[in-house]
Amino acid sequence: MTVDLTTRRPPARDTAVALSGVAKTFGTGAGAVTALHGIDLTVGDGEFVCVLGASGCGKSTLLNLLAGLDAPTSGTVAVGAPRPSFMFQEAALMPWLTALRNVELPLQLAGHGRAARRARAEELLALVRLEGLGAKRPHELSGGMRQRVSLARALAAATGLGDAPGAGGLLLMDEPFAALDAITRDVLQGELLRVWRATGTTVVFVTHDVREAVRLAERVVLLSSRPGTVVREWTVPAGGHDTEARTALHDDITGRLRQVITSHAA
Ligand SMILES: Nc1ncnc2c1ncn2[C@@H]1O[C@H](COP(=O)(O)OP(=O)(O)OP(=O)(O)O)[C@@H](O)[C@H]1O
Repeated sequence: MTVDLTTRRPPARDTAVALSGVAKTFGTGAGAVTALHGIDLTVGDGEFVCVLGASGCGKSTLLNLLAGLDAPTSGTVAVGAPRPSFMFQEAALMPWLTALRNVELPLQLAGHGRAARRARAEELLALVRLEGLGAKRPHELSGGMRQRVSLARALAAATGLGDAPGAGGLLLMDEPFAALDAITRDVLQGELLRVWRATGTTVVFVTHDVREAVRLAERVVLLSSRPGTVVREWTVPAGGHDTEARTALHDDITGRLRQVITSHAA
């Protein structure tokens, strides 16, 4: 991957991600689309941030900039992790590989030896509660199980063998549970929180679901549409599922999101 050093540099210590004055415009002239404008956003090491917004507000564009898959038109993107990893709505597993080999793949591509990568892949499968299922191929697993494999693979990509100092890594998640049924989604949200706490990974999680954002995040960042810009941020009170404070926060964020959508539609 080619990285433009004028727009991408190491962030200050203890900061996993720092965006400053970031804008992204696709195309030129009359057909140009400004997807993001004036984005200032900092994510601390090990923090869990949800980016919330209506369809088309630039959430995926933002993740692509963080992953280094695209460069901003202006502003700076600073990402500390050497290899941020992605998790999408579809598990996108290699159908001909077993679950274990799917998790091993990023470690293999990173040049790790067979024994070490196998041990790490088994450890990560156990972390996502798929111990003993490593020999299954994707079509033999449920949708929820496939997303667990995908999570283990993303952790392998983000953290390598997990033995480097500060190897928590950066996980970029683009609506990873949106295609799952409500019960499986609820279970996997809980699992993600457990895995995040166990690994110290920094997570930037994109969603359009306020309830999901409030359940998962330590901080919620609301983006407006066209161009996407940060409207407001909220710190989520600690203390688990659906406490009074969280319910009030959910209502407040929903109100603001509605305003953003209505003003855009007007
Ligand atoms: N490669 C591209 N070329 C031209 N326009 C693009 C490109 N990628 C995104 N856009 C435009 O930029 C805007 C933001 O798109 P983006 O996919 O980032 O939004 P999103 O919030 O992730 O949407 P959704 O929730 O529907 O996935 C949209 O208007 C989209 O049409």
